[in-house]
Amino acid sequence: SGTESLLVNHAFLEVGGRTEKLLIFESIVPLTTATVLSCSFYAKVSDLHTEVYKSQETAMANPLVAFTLIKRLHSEWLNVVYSDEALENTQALRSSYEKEEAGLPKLEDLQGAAKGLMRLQDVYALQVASLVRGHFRSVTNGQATDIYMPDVSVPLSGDDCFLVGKVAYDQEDYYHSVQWLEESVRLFRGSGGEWSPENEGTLKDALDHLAFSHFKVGNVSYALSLSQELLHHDPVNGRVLQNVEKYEKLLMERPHISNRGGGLRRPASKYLRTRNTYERLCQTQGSQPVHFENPRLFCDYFTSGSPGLLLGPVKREVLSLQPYVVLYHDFITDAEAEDIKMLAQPGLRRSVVAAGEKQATADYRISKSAWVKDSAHSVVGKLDQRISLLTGLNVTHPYGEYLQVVNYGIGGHYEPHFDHATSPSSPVFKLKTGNRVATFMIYLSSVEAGGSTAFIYANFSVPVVEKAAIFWWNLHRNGQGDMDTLHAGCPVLIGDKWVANKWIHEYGQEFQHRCSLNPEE
Ligand SMILES: O=C(O)CCC(=O)C(=O)O
Ligand SMILES: [Fe+2]
Repeated sequence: SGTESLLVNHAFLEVGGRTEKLLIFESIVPLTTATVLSCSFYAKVSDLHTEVYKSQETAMANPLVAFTLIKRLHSEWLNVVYSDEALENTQALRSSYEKEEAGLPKLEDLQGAAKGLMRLQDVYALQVASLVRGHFRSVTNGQATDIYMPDVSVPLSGDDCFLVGKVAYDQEDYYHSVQWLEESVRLFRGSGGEWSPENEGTLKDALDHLAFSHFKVGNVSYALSLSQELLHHDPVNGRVLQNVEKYEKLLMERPHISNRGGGLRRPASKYLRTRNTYERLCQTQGSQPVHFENPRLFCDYFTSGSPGLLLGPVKREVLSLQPYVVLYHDFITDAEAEDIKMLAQPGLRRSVVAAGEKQATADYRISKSAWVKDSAHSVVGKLDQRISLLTGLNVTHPYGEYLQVVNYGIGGHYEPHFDHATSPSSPVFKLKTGNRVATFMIYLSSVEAGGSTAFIYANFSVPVVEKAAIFWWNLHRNGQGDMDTLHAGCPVLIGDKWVANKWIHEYGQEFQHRCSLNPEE
């Protein structure tokens, strides 16, 4: 027993000696996964030892404790660090990763997903505290409602919230960073500040970013208390020490500054003028009273007087008169919709919008899309014929564009826009068949929540109706754009939304759609 306690004491001295080194090492932290892994393992080992050390008398009296401690120090640690398996595992892990790497999400995707979550938070007025617990609870005028009940709630971790908060923080969007980092700090605190190698951030990082975010939104006293908490974990951090000094001075000089502004403000956007209407229309998912109030809106079985539709009339629902918007139910069959999605799949790319004479990606349109030509499959031509039958318009290329198939993932959206060109240099005119006189859009899928099509100035939205198609005129009969057609695809909250656009141009319709000089028509 004499040898045993000697060994143990010796070990304590050693560990005690290295603990200090560890502190220094930790403050210049993670460079590679390897250093990170060994570093965290070392922290774990030394923590265990300090615990035993503190209760040395009782612990050492227990032979089992003494034995396991010696074992841990003599062989377990060694095994973790030097075993063949450790090496093999790391190598296997690494080579599998390298094989998959090209197909894995990129940083842009991760940041995009974080922005998508914040978009859903905003548009559907979701409470961040509920969202991170896996609930989709919206709060409007102090009233909380579950807008969707998932089968299983998937809560987010402190590190998940840290990442979202950090994306906001890097964009200097402190409205969102405060809310997400608040949750991150809460969760990190709850897990005892324990850090694992797969994590991006730590409690310290979250406190650091949250403190600064609070300072930026004018909450100096909270910034101060968070910085003090951070110093507790990282007492020699010069930058934080300086900040604390700065916050204290600010509060002393101007005590009223402690919580300036009173409440967070959402960052302004280019679409501020229409934002409120847009979000209200998205939230109400097509349940506006417009249908019940206007007796001129009706449903019927529509044949357009054409023999082709006489035997199988289409269920038509007139949604709006100005602008004229109609919905055709059961326009496409399940099988046809599947075919169209399959044809589009290989060509799907991040969607673009008109940017001057060119086309470019933009945050206000997040989806993937592909052009599908009639020659790709007979089903495409069949749809063209059906569109032609219903609208009476010539949709063959170049009087109609190829079919544009669009896929929206979670948070995917298309903010308020016009389908017709609003500038003479628009790429829409490249076909040399004039502007887009009408839009025919087919809903190829259903959506579990969100994803409505909202008509902003006309003040109504249409929920996704699987297999239905929606039609509207974009231009007045005099060729001018109809401003009332400003519309949007609301963010998808739950589900996978697919639509197909057929844009029909002015030329080629001369005998089907008469002109008029009346700007009202
Ligand atoms: O997805 C929607 O509901 C609308 C799509 C749209 O407006 C477009 O693709 O131009
Ligand atoms: Fe559109």
